Amino acid sequence: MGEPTESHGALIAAARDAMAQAYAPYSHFSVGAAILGASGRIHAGANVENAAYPQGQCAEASAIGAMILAGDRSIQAIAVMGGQTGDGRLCTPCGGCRQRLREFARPDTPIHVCGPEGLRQTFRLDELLPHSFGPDNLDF
Ligand SMILES: O=c1ccn([C@H]2C[C@H](O)[C@@H](CO)O2)c(=O)[nH]1
Ligand SMILES: [Zn+2]
Repeated sequence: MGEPTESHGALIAAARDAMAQAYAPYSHFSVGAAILGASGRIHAGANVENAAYPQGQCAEASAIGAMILAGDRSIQAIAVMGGQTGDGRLCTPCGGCRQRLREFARPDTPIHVCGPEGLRQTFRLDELLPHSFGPDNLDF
């Protein structure tokens, strides 16, 4: 986990293609996300904003929707890409998306945070969302 490009290359390329399709006329902040599913397939999504601002959807949520529609039910890894080349700020998933990812990922699932130029930093899900509440909390 964490080595640049080689093992994550296809995932990062898919996040870059998705970022190019983003609908972000209000924030002008395009984001792409690409999930590696258990099947080995990649499911991508982009942010989709709305004139009624709170109704906008994050790229990660769009990618999860694509994953579910395709029949995958677990996230092996995800790449999220946003921001500008040369800007070191990390486009980490928002709080709501951390919880959305939690539903389908494991504590050690890698989250590759990228800029247009490529990988910036890799986190484990449990670094971004410690002490999380998940499906296992509902097992009685
Ligand atoms: O990880 C992130 C962070 C932000 N956004 C979107 C939401 C909104 O459309 C825009 C600015 O917040 O970026 C994402 O899709 N994913
Ligand atoms: Zn989000």
